Amino acid sequence: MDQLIPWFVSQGGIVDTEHFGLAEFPGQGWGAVALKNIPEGHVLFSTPRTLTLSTRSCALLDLFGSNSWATFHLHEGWAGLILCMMWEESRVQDSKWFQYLASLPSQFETPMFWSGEELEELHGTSVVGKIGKIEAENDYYNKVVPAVKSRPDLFLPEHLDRWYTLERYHIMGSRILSRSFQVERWDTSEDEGAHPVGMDIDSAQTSEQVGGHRDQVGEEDNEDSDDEDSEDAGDVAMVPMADILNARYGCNNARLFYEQLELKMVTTKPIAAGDQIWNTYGELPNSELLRRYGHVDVFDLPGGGQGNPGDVVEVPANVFVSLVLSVDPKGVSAETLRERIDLWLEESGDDTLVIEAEDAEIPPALISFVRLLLLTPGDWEKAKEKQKLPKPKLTEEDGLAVLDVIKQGLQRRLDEFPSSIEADWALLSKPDLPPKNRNAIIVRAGEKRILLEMLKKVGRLQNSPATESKKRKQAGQVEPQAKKSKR
Ligand SMILES: C[S@@+](CC[C@H](N)C(=O)[O-])C[C@H]1O[C@@H](n2cnc3c(N)ncnc32)[C@H](O)[C@@H]1O
Repeated sequence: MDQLIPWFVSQGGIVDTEHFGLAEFPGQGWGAVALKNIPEGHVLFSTPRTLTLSTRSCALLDLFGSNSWATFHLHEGWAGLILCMMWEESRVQDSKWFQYLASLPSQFETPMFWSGEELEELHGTSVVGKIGKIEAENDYYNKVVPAVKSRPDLFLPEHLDRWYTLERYHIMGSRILSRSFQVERWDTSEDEGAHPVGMDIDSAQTSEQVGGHRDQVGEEDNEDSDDEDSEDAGDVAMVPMADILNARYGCNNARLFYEQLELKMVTTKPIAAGDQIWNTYGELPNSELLRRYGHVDVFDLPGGGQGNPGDVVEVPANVFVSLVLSVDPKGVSAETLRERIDLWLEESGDDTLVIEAEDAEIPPALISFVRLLLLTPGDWEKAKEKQKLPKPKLTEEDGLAVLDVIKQGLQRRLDEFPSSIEADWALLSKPDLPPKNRNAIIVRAGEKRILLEMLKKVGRLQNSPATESKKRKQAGQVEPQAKKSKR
């Protein structure tokens, strides 16, 4: 790591070494530290665009030829950038990025590298379906290996077992997943001179983390192929020095600003000498932090207990669909449900309902979706004609039924976890838990907590005086009259 700043400066990078330093932080690896008090708006370092490593800046694409590049599908997802990184690494000192690549980690705590037994601890969480190991391996065998074999002049046969192995492929993929940024081409049409387009790291790393930084959707994220298709793989870039910053929920005090020729890390708050300089990875839930970065954030929460305020739980829309089918097989046919789901996907585009830790109410999308599933045939015909989803409102007519389906759906989702939240808390109180195990338990307990909280909210609504009165009306009971006071 000693070599990183000298190498960076030798390649045209600028670092304010009076204020900005590198340090090791227990449990976080390397990070950035303020060497002196730093005011807000201070430029800590600037990385020339030419020093970012992407399929645009690496010479390999030109040498390989862009037509052949596309023939091997290297222009889609991360396979192309991974191949560039492998190739640059194989060039050792001849590569402009040699010192940089040597400074990057080769071991990761992410579930991609966990054993089957370790992964079992994540059962029920949304992490499991998103690891993308098989998709990554398919890309390696179907894109990278044939491309490498087609050009022995570029990928020397004696290098294959060292620099182009599946293991190196996963390492490069994980480096991209945990460190890359979304660096779009500079749009000269909007360039009015001195105004940079400021983008967070969170907006940087692709769409999930939106805009510029982390949320990569590529080899390792192949579950989201729509996003991958709509992205320009050339925008994904490794940004030396910017990727040394750690992140913690709510702590960010610096941010990357994009300019025509360089990317600048600028403080967004005053930072005291000795404090860590934090970027943001987009205030992600622990499930995503673990999947991409291999760590979790845990805080004391305002309502009691511990967790990450950015946590979410994902409930596949199918949970509610199968529930409606099983509860009322005669009322709604599978065929009309399919039509309703098509309308939902067209209008909202989401096959997963997301509940956030901080949701005080039932998420509007969840109400609208369940109402759609429960529409009477007549109301469904009208909705279909207008191509309109039901309003996210619990009404006199369908409120009770909607609450009931939501409650059962959330309970089904909760039942996917093999153990209770109380069992998780008991495990977490043990001091000697292995870190991966602890992180998995924190993720699953966070998801269970959100489901339990939402179930309580639904229960309260079902038992509210207004709902009780509706239940009586629906059961045909006479509403008790308010007594008139006698004088
Ligand atoms: C962008 S890199 C930051 C530099 C990294 N710490 C290093 O030593 O190279 C992201 C990685 O830093 C670590 N990291 C970042 N923020 C962290 C945090 N709040 N807690 C623990 N580890 C963290 C994780 O290993 C993550 O994958």
